[in-house]
Amino acid sequence: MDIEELKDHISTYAVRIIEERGIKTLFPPQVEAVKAGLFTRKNMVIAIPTASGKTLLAELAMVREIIEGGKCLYVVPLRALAMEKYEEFRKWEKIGAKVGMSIGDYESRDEWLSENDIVVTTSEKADSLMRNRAGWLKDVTCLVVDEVHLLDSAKRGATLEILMAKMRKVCNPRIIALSATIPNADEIAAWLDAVCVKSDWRPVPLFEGIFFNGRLEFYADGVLTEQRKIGKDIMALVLDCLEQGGQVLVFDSTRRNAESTALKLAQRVFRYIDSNEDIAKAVLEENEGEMSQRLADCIRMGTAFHHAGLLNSQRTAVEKAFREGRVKVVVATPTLAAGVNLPARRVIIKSYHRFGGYASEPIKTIEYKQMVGRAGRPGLDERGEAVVIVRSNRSREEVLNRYIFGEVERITSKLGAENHLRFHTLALSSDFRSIDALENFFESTFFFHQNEISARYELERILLQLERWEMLEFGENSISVTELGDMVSRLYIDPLTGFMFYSELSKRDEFTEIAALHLICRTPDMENLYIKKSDDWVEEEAIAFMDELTYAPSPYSADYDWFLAEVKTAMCLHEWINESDEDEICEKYGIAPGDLMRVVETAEWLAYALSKIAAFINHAQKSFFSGLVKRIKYGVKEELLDLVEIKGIGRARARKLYTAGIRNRRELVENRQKAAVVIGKRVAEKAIAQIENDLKRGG
Ligand SMILES: Nc1ncnc2c1ncn2[C@@H]1O[C@H](COP(=O)(O)OP(=O)(O)OP(=O)(O)O)[C@@H](O)[C@H]1O
Repeated sequence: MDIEELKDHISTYAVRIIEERGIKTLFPPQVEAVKAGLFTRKNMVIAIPTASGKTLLAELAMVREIIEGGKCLYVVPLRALAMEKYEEFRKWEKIGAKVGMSIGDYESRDEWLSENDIVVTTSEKADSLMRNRAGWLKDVTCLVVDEVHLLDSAKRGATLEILMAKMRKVCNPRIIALSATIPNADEIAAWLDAVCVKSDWRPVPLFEGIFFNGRLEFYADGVLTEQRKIGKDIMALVLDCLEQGGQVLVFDSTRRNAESTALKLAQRVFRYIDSNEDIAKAVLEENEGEMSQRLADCIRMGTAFHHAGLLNSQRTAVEKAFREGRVKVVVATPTLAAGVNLPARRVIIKSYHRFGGYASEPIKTIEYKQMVGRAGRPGLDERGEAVVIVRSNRSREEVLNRYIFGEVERITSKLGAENHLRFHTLALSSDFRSIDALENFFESTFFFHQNEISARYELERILLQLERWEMLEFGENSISVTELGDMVSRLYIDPLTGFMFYSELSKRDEFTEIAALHLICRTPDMENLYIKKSDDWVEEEAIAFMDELTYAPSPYSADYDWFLAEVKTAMCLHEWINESDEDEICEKYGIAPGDLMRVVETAEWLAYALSKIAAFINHAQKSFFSGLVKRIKYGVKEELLDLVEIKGIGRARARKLYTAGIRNRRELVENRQKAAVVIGKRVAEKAIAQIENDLKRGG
């Protein structure tokens, strides 16, 4: 089907914009979707493979919606993806569509988005917008859910599910749900009263293979198509592809392995690149610690590793260099496979096992499919190749049966877990003010659709717990949310976190820094650092402040290791807010810069919630808690707060200024020359201009 044929649905202008991208005809699954009712008001579930053109289908449906005067909400799982899609959709501004994005903090309503025709957001942010009663959400007429198979995700699936169910109650939009190929797409479609479009078609044919004992074998459509000997190890597999002008994406099981594989491959890959010195310099800009040095070394020789320990700027630099062909091989950990769109001619799965909490276990088939789905760049490669490396005949059989010929797992609802239920029940109680109405709502969820059980028993238990925590009150047949409950819900924290903050603050007037940080680390919303075998020092150092903490179990209790992980994280944050050097913190705690940033971001959000609850109960130290939020954000002692909030003055420069006797904004303006000597002329001038500007605006 020619794109031209779509002009009656989306206008000639819109057709031109698509053609400008070099798209002339629709891919077969896209034709199917159009025929199945893409331009009608039908709800649709579209389950087709990676890179087969789902985004274009969503865009076509959204453009049609806008022409009809509607408003679209496009929901993605990750912030990074939201930014990617936002940039992609801005091309529609050429036909007058207003495109916006909402990914900021969880308490704001982003009312300025009411004018926008397309708003890109994450499921968590959309859910929090609902809780904060953002008025413009009622105007949404089309909801696009990208990666709807993530309903199955233990961490985020429940929020996505509640969002979809709630949107249907609030504004009943048309729903377009985009999914990877899954066996029960029909079940999701039945839940949504939607038509289902399914296809296995791929724009670039996929050859799935196994590498065992130096022999490479490929299968396509279930048939063995090729076998050859190519050498002993992963190096041979990589060079085999580079020789033919391709690029390689390797998945390794752990960060450490990913790094060492990238370093090892670099020894031969360097022959295939020109100088990458500028990229190496860019990844060292924000951080020069050991991990960053290793990354820069790899990049100079044409490889890179990609895992959650990298800073965001480093990850972006690696992705860009790979897309531009300047880095030939990227070695990534499997957790990132879902989020990053980095196609390569050959995908190599070095190990299909991953540590699953207790032991090493095989990855799920859907994860395998997501990884191999990255093989083959549309328009650049004639075929995509995915190879799993195995070390025994048994593993070879397992890969064949489980992955190459195996079927992806069914998607199941994750709403039944207690923490998800209490988190969402509190928020829902203010919308549906009786148990009957709440129960009725839960009956419209995918959880209920799949399980067909009465939600009542679970629901009543959760409601009573929330009543005990003083977040809900019951009347004859009604539920009302208390002021505390409402605040906790809007702060977007687990009610258990809210209860812990509220009860500990009510019990005592004095918190030291470490006690407050440990309280934050005790909550279920915090992701603590791991305790390793070599971490005996944590316990030894903690003895000095154990008495200050709000809780300390006996060393013989089952919770003790968990407690030590909380203490370790609190100590790490304590060093951060007392200005220890970032690289030294990373080394001491055995973490990468990206981990430190994640701990800091989560702690800042929780400290903010803590400060709000402290203000709510008029706690004696309420200003200490609000200062703590900023100290965590910037990683400084109290005395630097005035300086560090100036753009371009990080923690290191602020400390230099302070040591030189410049202790605040006023003193900075009064000591221009001295400041220029201490932090450099350009930075000082910029900072002073900013302060003067702020003063002018303020006055
Ligand atoms: N009909 C078409 N003709 C040519 N190229 C197309 C067509 N439809 C989409 N593409 C291009 O194919 C590439 C992959 O498409 P897209 O990103 O929409 O896939 P997707 O199914 O959304 O992938 P993912 O599963 O990663 O989200 C994009 O570069 C897109 O511009």
